[in-house]
Amino acid sequence: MDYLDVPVIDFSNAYSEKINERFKLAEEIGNVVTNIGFLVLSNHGVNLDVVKKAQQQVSAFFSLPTDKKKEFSPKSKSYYRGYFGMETGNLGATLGDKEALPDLREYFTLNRELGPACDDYYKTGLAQEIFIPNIWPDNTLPEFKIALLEYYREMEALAERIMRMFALSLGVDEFWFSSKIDKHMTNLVAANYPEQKNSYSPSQIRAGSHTDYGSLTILKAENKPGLQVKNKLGEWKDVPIVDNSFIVNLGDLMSYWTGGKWVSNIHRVINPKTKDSNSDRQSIVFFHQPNFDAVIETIPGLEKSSKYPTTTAYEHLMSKINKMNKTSKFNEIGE
Ligand SMILES: O=C(O)CCC(=O)C(=O)O
Ligand SMILES: [Fe+2]
Repeated sequence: MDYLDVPVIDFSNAYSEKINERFKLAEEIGNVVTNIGFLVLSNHGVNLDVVKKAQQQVSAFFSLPTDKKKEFSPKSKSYYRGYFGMETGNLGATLGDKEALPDLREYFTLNRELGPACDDYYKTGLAQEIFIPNIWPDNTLPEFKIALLEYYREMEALAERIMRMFALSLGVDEFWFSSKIDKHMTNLVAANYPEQKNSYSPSQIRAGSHTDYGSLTILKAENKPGLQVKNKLGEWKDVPIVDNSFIVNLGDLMSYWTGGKWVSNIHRVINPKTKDSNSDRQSIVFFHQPNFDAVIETIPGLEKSSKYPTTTAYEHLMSKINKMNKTSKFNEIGE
């Protein structure tokens, strides 16, 4: 089937004990991601209470005065945690668009929380740079950390399940990806797109056209419009808004792993059509990333003529993050 719109996929069979039911679902998902790279997941098995609590905390955080939020910004540019203000990022620049303007959004990011008794893997030089402590607004919002970490754990489990479906669809062992994602370095980003009181140039939007960088992205957005994906005819399509669902899309690494067979598709968040006070929009995005040292090369048997160069998950992530953060507002953060 030729998907020109983003379909809703019932994920319940991912939890089936019958391999043929899992296979059938995997095949359907494979077909969708070959065509459009995006799907809306229903019956995903995630505890909706956890989602609601995380959304409430995110909303409370972004309601704080800007000066208060800035207290949770990193002190150094290389410390990728905590709060980043409006227009600090430029997603359009990550695809090399030199004209792209910074994104009309602010965000808060966190990564895995490592306990004190973690294994030696995390004690090497690079791991020490990656797995730095999160920044938490504990005194201001004592429930924030708990709610976001619970949400993070739900997303880890869902991402693992989706990766299993991906493996089945690609004809490799269901757990083929496990050794590549078991020490993942996923950033969770809570984003806020405030109500737009000013008019902006049509080319400055909430999130510029980009592809995601990791293995897959799980997005929980408010039920408000704005997210669009480019289909293979080059048309911008609104991603459907479906209650209690998640939006899932591939990142670049899934495309590299499949030799370009699967698409890490271009998407953006456009500005609201009205300036009413309900036009702000929040989303919580789980950018699933493999282990930092996972070598990303085409899975044997899937090579096409256009082979991607071998990279590592960390190398690709950093090249994208550096492009995204080349903005004057990001530069204001200390050295
Ligand atoms: O907030 C959204 O709906 C999507 C944002 C997005 O695409 C991203 O942060 O990569
Ligand atoms: Fe994205």
